[in-house]
Amino acid sequence: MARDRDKEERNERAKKAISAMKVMGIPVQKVKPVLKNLLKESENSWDYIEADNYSVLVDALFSQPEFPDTGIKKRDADLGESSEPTRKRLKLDEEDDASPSGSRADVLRETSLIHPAAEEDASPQLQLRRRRAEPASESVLPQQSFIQKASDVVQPQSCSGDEGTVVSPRGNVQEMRALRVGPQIGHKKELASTSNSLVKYPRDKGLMKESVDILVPHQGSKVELGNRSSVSPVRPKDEPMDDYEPSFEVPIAMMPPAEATPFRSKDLQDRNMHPGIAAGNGPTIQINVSEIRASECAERRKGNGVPCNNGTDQELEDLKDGSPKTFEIASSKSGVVKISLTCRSGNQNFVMPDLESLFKMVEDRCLKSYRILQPDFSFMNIMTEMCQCAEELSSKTSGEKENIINIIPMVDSLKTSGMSSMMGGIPSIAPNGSAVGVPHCSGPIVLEGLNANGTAKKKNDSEDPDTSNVRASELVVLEQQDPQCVNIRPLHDVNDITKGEERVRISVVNEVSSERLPPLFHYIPQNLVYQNGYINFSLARIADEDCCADCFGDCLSASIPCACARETGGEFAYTSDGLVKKDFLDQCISMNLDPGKHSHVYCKDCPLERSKNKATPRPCKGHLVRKFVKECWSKCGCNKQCGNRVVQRGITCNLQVFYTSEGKGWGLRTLDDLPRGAFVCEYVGEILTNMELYDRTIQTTGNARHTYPVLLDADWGSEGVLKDEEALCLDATFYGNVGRFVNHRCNDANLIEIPIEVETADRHYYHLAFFTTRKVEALEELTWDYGIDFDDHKHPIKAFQCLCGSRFCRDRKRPRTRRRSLVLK
Ligand SMILES: C[S@@+](CC[C@H](N)C(=O)[O-])C[C@H]1O[C@@H](n2cnc3c(N)ncnc32)[C@H](O)[C@@H]1O
Repeated sequence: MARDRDKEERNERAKKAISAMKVMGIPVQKVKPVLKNLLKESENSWDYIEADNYSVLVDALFSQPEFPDTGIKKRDADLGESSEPTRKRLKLDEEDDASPSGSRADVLRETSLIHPAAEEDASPQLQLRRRRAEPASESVLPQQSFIQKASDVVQPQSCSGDEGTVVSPRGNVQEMRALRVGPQIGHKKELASTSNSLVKYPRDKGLMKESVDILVPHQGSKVELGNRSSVSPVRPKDEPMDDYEPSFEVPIAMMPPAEATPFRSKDLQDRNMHPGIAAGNGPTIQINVSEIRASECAERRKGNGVPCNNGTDQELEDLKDGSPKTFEIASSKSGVVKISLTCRSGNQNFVMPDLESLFKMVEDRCLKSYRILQPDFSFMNIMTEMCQCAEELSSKTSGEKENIINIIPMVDSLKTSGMSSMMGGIPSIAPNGSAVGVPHCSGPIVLEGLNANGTAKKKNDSEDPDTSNVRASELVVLEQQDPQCVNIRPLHDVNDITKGEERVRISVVNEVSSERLPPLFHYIPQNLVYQNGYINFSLARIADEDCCADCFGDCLSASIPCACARETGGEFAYTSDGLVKKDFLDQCISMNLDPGKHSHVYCKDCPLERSKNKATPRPCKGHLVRKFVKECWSKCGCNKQCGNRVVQRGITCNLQVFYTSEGKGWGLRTLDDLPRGAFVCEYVGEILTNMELYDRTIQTTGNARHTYPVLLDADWGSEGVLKDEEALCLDATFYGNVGRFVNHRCNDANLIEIPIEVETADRHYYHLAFFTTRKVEALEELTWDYGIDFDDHKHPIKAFQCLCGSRFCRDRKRPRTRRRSLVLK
């Protein structure tokens, strides 16, 4: 019995030693004989072998002929030198501005646009550029100072699981830049990059591999990033050696990646699953191997349909077990998490870009491809979230269970994982319009290699016998919390979908179906510039004749209308009750119903036509000269309660988002009786340029329910040639206000959109405000005529089948009666 126990213990220790070496990239077959030898020499002194994280073993391995001395640091040296960067600081260079990336398609099809009234103005909020357009380091990363506790530093060995990806330095090396992030405890230190911080990678059989190591502290869940650039390394101050205590843990567990089971996002969406959970076969996680070859991704971006998320590259010669690993996380008990990312490129001349550019590019891709729209989105936020998740999970998980997890992410997993909610909570919109990808909390999650009860599966005969023992012991059962579930956040507040952004609460109800909440979007009460749209709100641009600096109190009560009424023919558009005056409203309605009867302007070079066909744009079809309202604003002397400040005061009536019974999805209704001409809400969204809209449109698939972008074409015709950044539209799909719930009704809608200037009289940009076209009773649905031409079958976004119920509905198999026969109730 005792002998059995001894043997068992020996085996266990051997497995651990092998695992530890494997983490360093030393294959098991190289470890075994050396280990055996050492045991023999030391008379089975395991303590001796295990001391100092197997330093004796590492030394012995590196003394082998297969590890010629090419400047390789041995283990001891590693601790002293390779690990040095972890105790030093990288001084961050200034980050570059994000450069707008990606190719622009030449063609923008106008048909996706709703043409509302026109005029421009601008609010200060509009100048808030998205986080991505700003230097990434500014707000997120306190790169100049690095806080680190030496004892929490993970040793610098890169944890490549690839047997061929030996992290220990060998000849013919490629430099690896290391990001060092220290935990927020202990000493404040700077982190510097020196040549010592560069861990060497081998060039291997024509395939270059480079790794980026990121030490992510989750003490305080704060990520601090070391040098994101390999340029201008700053020599670090040396830390006292006694301050350094290697804390890299011997892996207790390691999850081998599953066979590649490529899921495509569509499959996942169809199944309403997140990647990694296999469909139909019980709760088995298929950790998808995601070998992404740069060339494949490039192809994919070119649009040839090659998904870059399933590129399991079985041809990689160095992948002995057919389970390439690209992304690994190792943690120490002291709370340091180390992430190692291995890239493979078929490009012989591959050179690792500087991390700053890399992160920027990843951010840009995420923002574009996954529609991450959180203004402060940054790649480092993902890392921070990772830290927080690790911390949360760690407190719930037995510390003994897992020290190393190999994670093989799929690119698309960002879309549907809890991570996506962190990154902006962008839902995937299924063809039926419902939000998918909301993380599920499933039952017990069993990793591949385990049976449902958590015992190890019988191994496949074909598996590498050398690693079989290790593998069986490495498998780990995750506890019931799916990491994805940790990130679940409520999509909307049913009591107030505005989340307090408006003066009134706007509740959400569904008395019709089981769909409890509308698909996720970000509630914003004011338009925000997406990226390139040019909005200039400077006070200097408001001319004296465009404001009423001398006014006081309520402009409407003055005997002579002030300068702000000039735009509306010397009379204010609003009554003292805050309603749009009858004549003005009638004219606006008439323009919508019968645009042909009203004036148009014609561009010399129409942005719409240009975007449809850049090479040979067709002549401008003309733009309606819209009527618009100019409200008083900051440069005016009146007060906020001035009668000429209606829209800027925001929503005041009681509204409700509700589920329509006619099949139109969610809609907006009033809970109050509303008089004719009452302001209801603005149509708020992201301000996009035409080209940006096109980029989005081509990503829109199928006939998904979406909000229609609204074209702001106020002054195009009078401007001659307009730059793309001046031809703007609003898209409320991802960021918007309640206006995005207003459904369409042909011709006799009870709302009309009126362009409102607030911040500026420059008409490329303006607010689009909904006013009632007639008296509306409480609980009536609020509708708006999108102006869709249902006969336009070439529209890139297939028009929905109109269920407006109007007797003037244009979506009928009959001759067009577009906007001709309106009879307002
Ligand atoms: C701006 S959104 C309105 C809110 C949307 N109903 C929702 O559930 O989020 C526009 C989408 O609503 C639906 N919709 C709006 N008006 C409709 C109508 N008259 N008939 C059918 N569907 C309509 C269409 O799917 C359209 O793409």
